[in-house]
Amino acid sequence: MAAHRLRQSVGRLFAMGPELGSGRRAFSAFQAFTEVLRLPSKQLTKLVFPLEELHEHFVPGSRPDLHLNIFHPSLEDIARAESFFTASARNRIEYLTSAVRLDHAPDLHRPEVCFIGRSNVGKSSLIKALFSLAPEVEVRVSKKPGHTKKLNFYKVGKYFTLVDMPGYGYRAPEDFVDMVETYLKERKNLMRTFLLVDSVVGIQKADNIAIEMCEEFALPYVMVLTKIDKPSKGHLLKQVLQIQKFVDTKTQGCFPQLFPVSPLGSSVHGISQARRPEWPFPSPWIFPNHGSILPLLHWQVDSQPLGHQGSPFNLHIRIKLHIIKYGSKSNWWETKSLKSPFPLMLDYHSLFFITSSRKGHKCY
Ligand SMILES: Nc1nc2c(ncn2[C@@H]2O[C@H](COP(=O)(O)OP(=O)(O)OP(=O)(O)O)[C@@H](O)[C@H]2O)c(=O)[nH]1
Ligand SMILES: [Mg+2]
Repeated sequence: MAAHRLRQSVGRLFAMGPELGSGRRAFSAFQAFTEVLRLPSKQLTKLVFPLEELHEHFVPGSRPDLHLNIFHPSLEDIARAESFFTASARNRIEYLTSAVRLDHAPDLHRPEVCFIGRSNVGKSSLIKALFSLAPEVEVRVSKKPGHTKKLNFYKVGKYFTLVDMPGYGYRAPEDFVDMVETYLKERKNLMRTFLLVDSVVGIQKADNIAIEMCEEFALPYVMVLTKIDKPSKGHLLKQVLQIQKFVDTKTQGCFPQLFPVSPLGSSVHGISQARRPEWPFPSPWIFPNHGSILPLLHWQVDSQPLGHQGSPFNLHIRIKLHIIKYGSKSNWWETKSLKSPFPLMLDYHSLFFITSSRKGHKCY
């Protein structure tokens, strides 16, 4: 079903060329998409809509409470997002600096997103995969837990800064609390936190502490399930359901959709290696759910309204602004985007909010 929709829109995508960016940069994104679109339907759906694949295991209509797939970017959205992660002379993607304390962190004005999670959960691997179209950027990963010791800052064009963090739990650095907790609490330009959870073991004690921290600091965060190539489909489904329930019932600030990823998924290695044999990681969108996480990174820092075709997530942002306006939550979105035309749309979106958001009633 999803694969069919995807193919239908591909013609339009090819026709879009110049709108997605200039010259070779956009073209390389097209080439990459073409490769995915040539896959057999089943594999295509698995890569682009992994949650949809899990959905097939439910009796139709049996779980109306599940918010498995509210964020559903189009191919065009994915291509546009990919272009932000494609390095070129005009779009520099580079390592900036590292810091062991917040007051050593660079004073940057671009919006920032960070990746947190237990040591060894796959934070650096995910970032490395996101940067696979900028292979000159070095992101170190290791089998050994506790490898990343500092806050590592990477510039993604003029759009945002991405921050890799040391892991918590086993072999966490001694100054972890000083470093990470203070960063999460006080970093002014932090716009979104990606909290990575291992899909094999699910939410662990240490994760609970991190979740509590995100909730306490009123951070808008997103839960990402890593290593989904490892568990069996049955086990993965069980974890997704458990974690989804947790997000639905126990969190306020977590985006209601999970993002399962596997930067090392073996099923996709063939494609990426054929395209770029020297590069061991699949391109950012050639791992499962690439279609979600990339636009998510893009939209979360976008201060322009996307018009009536804005994604549900974009609406979510407007909703958060709405929350500020009514003063019922802390200053989550105290950013430039407050000055954007969003407030003009509040009426329409508050309607949307009431009718479609599970958290709507709580905020009014
Ligand atoms: N099978 C599988 N292994 C993965 C995946 N992602 C990461 N790994 C492996 O997990 C190990 C840890 O990966 P890292 O990315 O270094 O983990 P990290 O969260 O950055 O760890 P710290 O820096 O220690 O906090 C490495 O051996 C990776 O190859 C995945 O999707 N599937
Ligand atoms: Mg790391």
